[in-house]
Order: sequence, then structure tokens, then C-alpha cells
Amino acid sequence: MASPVGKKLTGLVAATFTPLTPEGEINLPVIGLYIDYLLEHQGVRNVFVNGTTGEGMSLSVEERKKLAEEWCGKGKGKLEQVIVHVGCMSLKDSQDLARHAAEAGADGIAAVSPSVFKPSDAGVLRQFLQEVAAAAPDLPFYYYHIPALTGVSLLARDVLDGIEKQIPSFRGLKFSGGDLLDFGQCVSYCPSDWSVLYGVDEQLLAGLAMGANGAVGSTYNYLGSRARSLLTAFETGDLTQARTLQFQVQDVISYAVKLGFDVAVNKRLMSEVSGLDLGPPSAPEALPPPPGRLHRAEAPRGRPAGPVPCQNPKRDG
Ligand SMILES: CC(=O)N[C@@H]([C@@H](O)[C@H](O)[C@H](O)CO)[C@@H](O)CC(=O)C(=O)O
Repeated sequence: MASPVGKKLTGLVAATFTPLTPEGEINLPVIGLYIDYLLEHQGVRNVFVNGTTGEGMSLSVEERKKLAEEWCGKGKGKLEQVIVHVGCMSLKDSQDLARHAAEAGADGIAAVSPSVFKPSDAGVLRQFLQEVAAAAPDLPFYYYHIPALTGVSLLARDVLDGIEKQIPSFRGLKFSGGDLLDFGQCVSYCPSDWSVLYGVDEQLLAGLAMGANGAVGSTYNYLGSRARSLLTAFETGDLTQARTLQFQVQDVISYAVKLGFDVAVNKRLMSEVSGLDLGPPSAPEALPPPPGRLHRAEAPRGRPAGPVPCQNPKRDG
């Protein structure tokens, strides 16, 4: 079992999609191929499973367990870190998933805030996170901050206040929001052995400038290679190149936004770029656009028509 003082989580982390059959059942055999694709074509060695992109909140606890087992089992010896998201509306389900992730061999767990009955203040949320983390005390624990989806408008910095005293296994957070004041305050609060991971892929460079140790995001599934180059350019001080690469990522994302960028469109984009059959989104997403649309529809304004500028092993070898 991994120790909470295990390797610091840095670099890119792909927030994985959940492969489904056309009937909506989880499609476990795709996961081994998915891992090979991330490693071989995107150079991404860390994954965040059952999060927003993975539609974790729309899956049953049993489905989430099977997915966690498959990612941990097939990723063993290949991936660097498998972080399993265990957040649920129910504390008991979250604890059950946390215990299960530890048994399955995860390298860390993360949890979002409950979002129907929302915590009234940061202390209440910290208490919830503490009770989840305590179910798997030997695993590094991360807070997953995504206010636009949870509707929980607490500052992440307030959630962090004194959290190390309540959660000895606490090792950082995934910050999926655009408030760079709050993000900077988190960076400044966190000790150097914690990981502060930024989660808005179109603004990664801003997150890095503010001190992010890495990034978790959906687009690193198919733009991972480009985003890695961005990280390298930033680390070597080549801001011009880093900005150019960020603009390219932004072009793809704003193109997808015009197609109604949601999990359905995002998943379809990943299927088309990777050649993996990830299937439909989980209900109740809108139906995805017809196959091929994402590659053949008009290009972003001012750019030549053609496929989105991603590496495509099916076409590019
Ligand atoms: C709202 C949302 O899904 N945000 C994504 C981003 O990667 C996002 O897709 C990207 O920045 C494009 O907007 C991640 O922050 C979410 C994530 O990492 C996850 O799936 O757990």
C-alpha cells in the first residue's frame, strides 16, 4: 500500500473518461488500451479516476469500485500514480470508496464537497473531508475544489486552514477554478511536500506562474503531449514558447466550446483523437454530435479548416 509520504504528485494528470458500452455499461477491457495510449502517445503517467470527466457522480458505488480496481490493476508498473476520486453525496459511500481504493492499490484519493446539502462553512467541509480521509489513513488525500460544479463557493484557502492538524494524510489540492487570488493563497499556504494542482487547462500557464506543481485535466487525455511541452517551456524559462503552446490548447478548447463542450463532446473528441471506443456519456448528458463532426466541422475562426490540431495515432501513425 502506498504511504502518505509517497512521491509528490507533480506534472500532468489525466482526468480519465469512463469507457461505456453502447448500452451504458462500464467497458473495463478498454482501460488497459487507454493506459497504453496515455503513456505512448501523450506521455502522461498519472491519472485521476472517477472525477468529473469520468462522470463519477453519475456512476454507482459498485461501478466506481470496478473502475478503480481496473485502473489500479492495469496501471501497476506502468503508471506513476493512480488517484481515485471518492467524493459522493453520502459520507458512508465516500468512506466505503476510500477504503476500497486503499485495498485496490491506489496511490492517493481525493474528494469534492457534497453539493446538494452544501457545507455551511469551511470548518464543516473540513470535517467531512477528515471523515473521508480517516477511512484510508495511509493514502495521500487531496481536496478537489471545483466550485462551478459543486456550487460550493467557499474559498479553497479557507478549507485548507489548519487542515494538516485534522487530516495527517493531507497532501494537497486540485484547484479547478479561475480565482487566481484564492489559488495563489493556497500555493502560499501549502508546504513544499504538498501538491497544488491546477485544473483549468485553458489557463494552465497562469496556474504555473502562480506556483502550481502540476495540473489535472480532461484535455490532457488528448492534448497531453502539447501540455507537457508547455510545462517544459515554462520550466526552462521560455515564456514565448509556453504562451504559444497555451494559445494552441486554447484554440482547441474554444473550438470545442463552440460545439457545446460538455462531457459528451469531450468524450467524443477523445474517442476520435485516440481511436479508443469510449462509448456514450452516462445519462443524463445530451447526445454527442455525430461521429466525425469534431474532426471535420469548421475550424476555429481565422484558422484553416481541417482536423483539430491534436496528435492522432490513427491518422498520424
Ligand atoms: C469542469 C471540468 O470538467 N473541468 C476539467 C477541465 O479539465 C476542463 O475540462 C478543461 O479545463 C476545459 O474547460 C477538470 O478540471 C475536471 C477534472 O479534472 C476532473 O474530471 O475531475
